[in-house]
Amino acid sequence: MLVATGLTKHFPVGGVGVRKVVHAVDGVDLELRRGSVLAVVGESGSGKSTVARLLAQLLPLTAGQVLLDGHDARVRGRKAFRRYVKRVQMIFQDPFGSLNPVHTVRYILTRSVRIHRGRLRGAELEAALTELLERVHLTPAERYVDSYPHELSGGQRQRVAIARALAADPEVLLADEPISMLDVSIRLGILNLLQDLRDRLGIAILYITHDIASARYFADRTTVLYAGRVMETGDSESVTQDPKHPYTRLLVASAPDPDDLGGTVGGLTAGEVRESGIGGEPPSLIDPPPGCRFHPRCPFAVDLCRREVPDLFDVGAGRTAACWAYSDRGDRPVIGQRTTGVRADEEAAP
Ligand SMILES: Nc1ncnc2c1ncn2[C@@H]1O[C@H](COP(=O)(O)OP(=O)(O)OP(=O)(O)O)[C@@H](O)[C@H]1O
Repeated sequence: MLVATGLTKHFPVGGVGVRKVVHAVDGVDLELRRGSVLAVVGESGSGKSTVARLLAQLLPLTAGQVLLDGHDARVRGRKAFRRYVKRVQMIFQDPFGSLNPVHTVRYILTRSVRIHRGRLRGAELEAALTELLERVHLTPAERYVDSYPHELSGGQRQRVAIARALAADPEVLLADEPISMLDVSIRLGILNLLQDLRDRLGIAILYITHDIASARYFADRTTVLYAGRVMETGDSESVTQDPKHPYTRLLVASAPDPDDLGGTVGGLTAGEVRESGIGGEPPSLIDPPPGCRFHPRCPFAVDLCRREVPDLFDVGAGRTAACWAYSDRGDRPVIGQRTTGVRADEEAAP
């Protein structure tokens, strides 16, 4: 449905005479399929929101291409943007910020209905509003339609934001951390609702999250992003149960409840991964590390990783990993064979 190739965004930064760029997203390929959820997972600053904003055409690309149904999706001008937005809708993290507090649910939904479906009035408009609220399980609709955002809970507000997006009858939903600001107890309800929209309406959904455990639960496929580059892709179950890339192992190991994800991560328990010195911080994106961007944090990195950018290697079952360990190079690293982060007590051991 929506395919991105070589998605790249560099933000110019710095003052007068200082030419620097933040390499926020570099050569990312993604594919959103009809009736399917793709999770893009990564730590803060990995470029997830930038990917969503590029796909929503809220930002111009530095390089790369976005295809919607096989056609170049780049829009020029307001009309083309509006046509694109009708098909590709975005849901934001913060339902408090994305709904104007001075307007009622009726006003918010009516505006979206009129923009995307024409000037419905009277009973026809009322029926459309009721149907939208029912679709997001805000029932009976008359209890919610005249409320202001502040009269609703966070979960209810996010449902209104989803209803507003659905008023466009979109084919693609770009959901940027749609549950991270919500109470833990209501998160599942929102994910179930999105899953229901995927199944009933066949919508393609991009699910941006820093929580790899929720990607496993919710997404059909998962792409792991680190420092603006794809590290690993595959079906969510395998990526989370049997991560191939050392970075994905770190993410899984630091998930709130790694035991839910299978107990061990590539043969290491969560505690062992944490102790192995794999922690640390993401790199500067103004001056990103050469070679694999993860190499400064990777306990298995060798010279090759510091020098050359790895391709996304095929690791079987429709999965890929951007790690030299999966290449046939003679100087490749070996996962499990630590080259850094060896603890002093181990060195002292006989
Ligand atoms: N307008 C901008 N100008 C300069 N740098 C930017 C801009 N927008 C984002 N960045 C930088 O690009 C990088 C990626 O940011 P992005 O918001 O996409 O990451 P993220 O993974 O969504 O993080 P978070 O989960 O914290 O939102 C960060 O280093 C960020 O500081």
